[in-house]
Amino acid sequence: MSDSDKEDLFYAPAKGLSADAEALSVLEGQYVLHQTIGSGGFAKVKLGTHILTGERVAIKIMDKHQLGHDLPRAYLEVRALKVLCHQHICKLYQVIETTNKIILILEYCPGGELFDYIVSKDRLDEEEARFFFRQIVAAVAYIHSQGFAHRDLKPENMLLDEENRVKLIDFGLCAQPEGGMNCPLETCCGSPAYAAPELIRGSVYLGAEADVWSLGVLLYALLCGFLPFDDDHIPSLYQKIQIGMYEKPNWLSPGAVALIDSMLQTTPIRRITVRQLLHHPWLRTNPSGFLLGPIQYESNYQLIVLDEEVLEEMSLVLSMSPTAVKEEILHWKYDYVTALYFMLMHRKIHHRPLHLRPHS
Ligand SMILES: O=C(Nc1ccc2c(c1)CNCC2)c1ccc(F)cc1
Repeated sequence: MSDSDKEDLFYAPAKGLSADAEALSVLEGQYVLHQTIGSGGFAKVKLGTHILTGERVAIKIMDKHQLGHDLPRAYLEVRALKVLCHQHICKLYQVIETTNKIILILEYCPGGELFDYIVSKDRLDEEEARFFFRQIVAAVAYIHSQGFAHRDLKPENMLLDEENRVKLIDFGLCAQPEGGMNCPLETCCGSPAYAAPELIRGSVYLGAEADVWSLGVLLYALLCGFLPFDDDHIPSLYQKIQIGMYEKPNWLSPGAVALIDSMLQTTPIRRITVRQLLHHPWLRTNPSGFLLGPIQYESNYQLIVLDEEVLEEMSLVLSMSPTAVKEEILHWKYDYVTALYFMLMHRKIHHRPLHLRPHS
């Protein structure tokens, strides 16, 4: 890692340098940092390698001072990612916090953004769009079942792993209403082109219903390669969203149009729900026209019963008894022990060998 990167990563005013130097040492002791693979509003994402396992990771670095009044979003994302463990949600492995930085060690998604994939193919055919959209609906149904609404669903926030599986990221705008998912929200947030009419109107709205609208915009973008509502002039864009009229290109099948129409209903109560999406015929049709099963949205992760093979490997590497390792893991501190467990699980899920060199 170049000095400028080091500088960039941990430049801090005179005070607090030691705290950031400490973060650097924790990071550098466990991870090798490589090039920047993404930079959002208030975060920089670097490719990293976990030294112990050789696994690649995404290292999301947020500067607390640059975050300013957005700092709560970072804590909200951490809280959400600790609860949301799902095969279609980018996995949080470890959290490192210092005086000036919040650093998240996340699952690396080598396929990059779904957005770039659509652009590279101009638009997707129905079969491929269905392949991705079924996974996205599963992820959103799971998030809602855990009491969260994402509120910023768009192809830029959907990454692809090495098997082209979708991984949802960026829970900085998600909401977990105190009173549950039937409790109205007020904050207007997310990206304008994907925002539901009730959200941009400033009315109180239900997070789940607003997420379904965004899914409708997303499916349209997958199948068409452009947005249903678009305008460089934001007030005109909002007008178009409120009216809810959009082009229906001739390549869209009647089934796809019907599904998109059911999601892009400007009146929230007339909009299809995520539960109904799980059973929707267009999403259950396979290439030869047979009916697939309803979309399974439950998580494949087991957080109570730990994987014995991974436990075994960790007790060797950490020179601890399997019982002591199990005890340590079940605290889910999102420290290097949590990271090691999830990274070895990731290896196992992708059928790669677990063995590691003895702990040096
Ligand atoms: O893996 C990530 N991004 C990523 C990975 C690979 C590539 C890109 C981004 C973009 N260029 C193509 C290759 C990633 C993972 C988690 C996250 F919060 C943010 C980004």
